Amino acid sequence: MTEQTHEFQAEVAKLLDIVAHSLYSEKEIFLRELVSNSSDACDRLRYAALTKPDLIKEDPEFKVILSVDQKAKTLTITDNGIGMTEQEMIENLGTIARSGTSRFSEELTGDSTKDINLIGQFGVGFYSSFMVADKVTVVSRKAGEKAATVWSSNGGGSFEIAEGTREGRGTTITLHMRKEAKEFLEPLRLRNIVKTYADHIALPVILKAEKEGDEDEVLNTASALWTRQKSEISAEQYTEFYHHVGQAYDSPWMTLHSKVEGRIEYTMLLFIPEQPPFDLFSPERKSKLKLYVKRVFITDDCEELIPAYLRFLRGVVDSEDLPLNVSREMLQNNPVLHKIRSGLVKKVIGEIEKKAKKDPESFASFWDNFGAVLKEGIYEDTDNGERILKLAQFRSTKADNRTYLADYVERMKEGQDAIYYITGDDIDALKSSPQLEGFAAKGIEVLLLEDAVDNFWLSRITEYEGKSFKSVTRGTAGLENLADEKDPSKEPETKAESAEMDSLIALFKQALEGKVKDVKESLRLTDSPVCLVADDGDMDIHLEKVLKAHKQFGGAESMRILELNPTHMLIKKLAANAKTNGTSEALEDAALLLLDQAHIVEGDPVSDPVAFSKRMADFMASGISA
Ligand SMILES: Nc1ncnc2c1ncn2[C@@H]1O[C@H](COP(=O)(O)OP(=O)(O)OP(=O)(O)O)[C@@H](O)[C@H]1O
Repeated sequence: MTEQTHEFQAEVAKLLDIVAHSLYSEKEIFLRELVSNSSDACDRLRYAALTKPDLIKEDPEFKVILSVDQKAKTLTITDNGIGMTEQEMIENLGTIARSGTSRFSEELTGDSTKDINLIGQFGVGFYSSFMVADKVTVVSRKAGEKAATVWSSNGGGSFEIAEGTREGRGTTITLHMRKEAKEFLEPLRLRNIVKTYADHIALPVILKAEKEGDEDEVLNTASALWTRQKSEISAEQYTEFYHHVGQAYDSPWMTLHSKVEGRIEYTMLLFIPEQPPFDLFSPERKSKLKLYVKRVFITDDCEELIPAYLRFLRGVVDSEDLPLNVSREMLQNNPVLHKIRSGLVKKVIGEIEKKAKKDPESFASFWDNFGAVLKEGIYEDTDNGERILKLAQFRSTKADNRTYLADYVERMKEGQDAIYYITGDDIDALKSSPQLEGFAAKGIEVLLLEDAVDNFWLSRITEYEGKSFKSVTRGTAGLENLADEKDPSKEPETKAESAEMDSLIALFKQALEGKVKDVKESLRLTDSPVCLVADDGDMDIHLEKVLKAHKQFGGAESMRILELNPTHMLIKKLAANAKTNGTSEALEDAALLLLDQAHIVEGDPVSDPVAFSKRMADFMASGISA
């Protein structure tokens, strides 16, 4: 094979440009990234060798070797991990393989300060080499294969691929250091960087002696961090490990390191991030927790290890009881794993509960980030759902900050026997929903539930501490049993006479036949003329919308009830007119217009915008005398 030139994927070219020209601070992280990749490559081969021991027979000790050539001004990082085939090199070192690539690309602004921040969130991985090197050569040979491939690039728009030779499996990365990065050729500097960023790596990182006859030096502790005593691990070491294992760049919000002994033995070192990962809400709901068996990495894609609603956790679980030759398939329905999972969930929820008590402010920021995910557990986890519900904080019409249900219940008014809520996806729209007016008038607090997931848990959980949940947009809402809060400065509203309202309702029903389920006098409106509500047995308005948006709604659309506010000036006039004159085109138009208005307030599109505009214009014209 002769040398071939390949173009970098567009995102990579942009990234490299920023990496090479703007990323001035913290250049040293390039070594963390490369050693981390080497460690991952060794982990992957160790796993593959469980079923194919021949792969590592000739060279069973995994290691990373750093060597410096002062004359050539190169730093070389060599590992005996799994290696890459030619095709894998083209894919892995020419594209950004991670799932957020398209988002990454969309969010690059061209403004270097902003872009550096963004890169901080995504990580630069291998490409960080170009922060310190103006030429990078990678020679790799996949375990079990003879051929080796050379990849090289100067960080411009392209890279070269050629055939190469390599003794044994693994990957060797040679960095031709830029002049201003020559500090990274000094042993002292390298020693410090490895100690800071790679001490927790479970395999030795060795600095090759420069002079013949001198001893090579192991730079790190080289034992898996989670196997060490808590007292021997510093906060910085935990954070570094979190960066490595979680592919994250923030600090952990919570670190949970615990060894479980007894009939089943396992160690977990878990982290809850401070910042939400960018793919938190991607539909796969995948967890990234790493499963190890007796220090051997097995997988980071194990659905059985943690429930999806804890997918924001990062870290490792290392089991003593699973067989080493466990295949990923065997992990399904595995009783040991099942016990680990249930222990882990209880521990994590327990720790979050403690933190919520001890540091409410910090808990509030956690809830901001992950509450919407954790709430999935309320309906998915029959064992722990109730505990999560107790931890849950919601916005409400009364509390400035989010409120616990327990506090809501404490504030409930005399005679109030339900927990009222309204669901939607925009908090401002929720706050101004007409359906809340009657509740405000009676001083009743309503929870404003803004996450799609709220609709789902509410379809399964019907009460909290004996108080049922009640949607303010469905049924009668029970307002008739609750007294108004009297405002002495306000005259009581006059209502349309009931005979007039009866006539108006009868006319509206006729005009809106087939468009609404019913027309009723409203108890819940004080300011708006009309609103839509769902009938008692029907699906809540917002839930139906959410299901439709997720294409999970197959049934016929439920028809809604149109409620009329008998104290509103317009309704009073229409009612008087209906009683005196009976049906008329103007009243029919009013009915249709008011229905459209009610839909608009719900955020629905107007079903026939042309007819709507025409009616609106006619109506306005008739109201204005020349
Ligand atoms: N030393 C290595 N041995 C084998 N494969 C490697 C090595 N270094 C990189 N790779 C491959 O190249 C891919 C891309 O590496 P890169 O560092 O850019 O991203 P990453 O490791 O997937 O993510 P991140 O670095 O952000 O944690 C890796 O996922 C891996 O498949």
